[in-house]
Amino acid sequence: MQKRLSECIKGIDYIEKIGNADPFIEDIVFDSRAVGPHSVFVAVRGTHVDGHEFVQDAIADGALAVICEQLPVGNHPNVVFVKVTDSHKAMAQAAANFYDDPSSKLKLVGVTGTNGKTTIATLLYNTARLLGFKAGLCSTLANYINDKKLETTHTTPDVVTLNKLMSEMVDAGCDYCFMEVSSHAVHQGRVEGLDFKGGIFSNISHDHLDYHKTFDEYIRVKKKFFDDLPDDAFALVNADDKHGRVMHQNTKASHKTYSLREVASYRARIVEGLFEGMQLSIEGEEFWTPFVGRFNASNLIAVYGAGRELGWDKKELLVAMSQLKSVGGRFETVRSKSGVTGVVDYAHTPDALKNVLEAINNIRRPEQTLITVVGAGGNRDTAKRPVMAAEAVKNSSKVILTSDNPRDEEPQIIIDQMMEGIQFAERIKVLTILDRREAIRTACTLAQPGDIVLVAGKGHETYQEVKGQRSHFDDREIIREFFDQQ
Ligand SMILES: CC(=O)N[C@H]1[C@@H](OP(=O)(O)OP(=O)(O)OC[C@H]2O[C@@H](n3ccc(=O)[nH]c3=O)[C@H](O)[C@@H]2O)O[C@H](CO)[C@@H](O)[C@@H]1O[C@H](C)C(=O)N[C@@H](C)C(=O)N[C@H](CCC(=O)O)C(=O)O
Ligand SMILES: Nc1ncnc2c1ncn2[C@@H]1O[C@H](COP(=O)(O)OP(=O)(O)OP(=O)(O)O)[C@@H](O)[C@H]1O
Ligand SMILES: N[C@H](CCC[C@H](N)C(=O)O)C(=O)O
Ligand SMILES: [Mg+2]
Repeated sequence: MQKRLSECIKGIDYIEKIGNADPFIEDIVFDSRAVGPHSVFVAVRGTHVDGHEFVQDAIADGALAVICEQLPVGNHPNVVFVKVTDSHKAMAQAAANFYDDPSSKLKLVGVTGTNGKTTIATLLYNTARLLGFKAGLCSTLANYINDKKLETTHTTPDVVTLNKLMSEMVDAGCDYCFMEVSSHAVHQGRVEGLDFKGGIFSNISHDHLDYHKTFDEYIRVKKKFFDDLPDDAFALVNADDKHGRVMHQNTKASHKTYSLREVASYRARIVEGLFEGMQLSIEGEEFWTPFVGRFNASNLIAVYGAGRELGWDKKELLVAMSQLKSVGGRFETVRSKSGVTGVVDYAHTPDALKNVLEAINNIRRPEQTLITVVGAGGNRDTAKRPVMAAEAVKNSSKVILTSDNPRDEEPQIIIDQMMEGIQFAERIKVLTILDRREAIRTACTLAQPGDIVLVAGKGHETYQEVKGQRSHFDDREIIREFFDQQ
């Protein structure tokens, strides 16, 4: 793919342009290490370093043009410089230009919130596919272009990758794209300039305060996504979350709500909740679904509301939704031969853990013991650690604290910080086992027929990251292995 530089920078409100050449460009890159002989290099200020420090490297590697906020010293007669006030914004515009503004050719729906993004976005994509539409998905688990799966490293990729992906979706005939919008992505301009037809807000609770510093700032960043929606889009928010309506405050998009509790644009009611699933009532129609827990009823009504906003027929939508199956690593259940139930769930925030534990407690019988195996990630928000441990202890019969991607941190220190959330009198309920495999084995050994073992925090992940090294690790495989031995 090739485009003239002038076409790439069209619409960018630059301060100054130096150089009159109009070369053919083959890619837009923001990492000097990826520059090739036909690249435009965009210098962005990052969280660790300033991309402007690498302009010389980019030029040495052949960059034909540089978009930056600050011009480099020295003379570079063969390079065109475009000086802008906001490189992230300029990069978004250049990426949209380069890929022919693909988001405007798709009905693009973004899902934001602390928990539930992957579930809602994936279920919307699955519903669209069941309804016979061509659709794409950008999620934590993977990206999809119709049925083609592409591996991903981020919940929300960078703006160049996103535009590229969406142009491939357009080429594949997709009508829709559903995507997760993480708070990091909003803050770093990864969704800048995308033409959204709808935004969904699931909830906001404690997470990522290492990055956003304060809860108010975290809310402000989520809200910015809604503030930027156009007036022909819908802003569908969870009225059951106390910060839901804040998202509507300054948006031009149409205000829509969903709820399990109160009057809202879209409402659902759980008729019956069991371990095997629930009977759900939506706008007077009942159906059975294999999803467990109130939070999943909430996710399903979000899917319904978005589907209706996209103009999908009510009956057809409900039929498709009744065929939905659980998303990988989210409340995946396994039964041992002896009758122990294992639940693997991606709950890695205090609120998610509380919700999943409450979901289990609402359906378990008093004689069924609940053993929870949980850790907290290294190099991530430290403040959530004691809170997660406290939630686990409050809502379980027994807790095994263990490691969850300690990354560069000392695993024992993470566990000690979790322990601080547990009162002395409660510590009798707690074991600490650093080795996650050993922790799961112990939980499976302690469990009696009928009991429940919840392994939380890693869900679909297939690795454990210790000191920069990832080795294969899958909670689901391990729990099955020990269950088979019982
Ligand atoms: C903290 C964070 O979010 N960082 C993201 C950010 O990079 P950064 O700002 O840290 O980059 P930096 O290292 O400071 O470098 C600044 C600039 O210099 C450039 N550079 C750097 C070195 C060099 O030699 N040459 C060069 O040009 C870099 O390419 C970059 O453009 O922008 C990059 C491009 O988009 C991201 O890949 C990167 O994600 C890192 C790897 C990451 O782990 N992010 C996580 C926390 C994240 O984004 N997670 C959310 C989900 C969170 C949730 O659960 O909700 C996600 O959306 O995935
Ligand atoms: N609506 C919800 N409210 C609260 N908790 C939820 C909700 N939906 C899912 N969860 C819990 O959060 C976990 C993560 O869910 P999901 O992957 O859908 O969220 P996410 O927002 O995509 O997370 P991430 O930011 O890590 O990508 C689930 O395993 C479940 O325990
Ligand atoms: N998107 C989240 C996922 C956390 C999952 C948990 N298993 C961990 O590794 O901390 C993050 O990157 O903070
Ligand atoms: Mg996700």
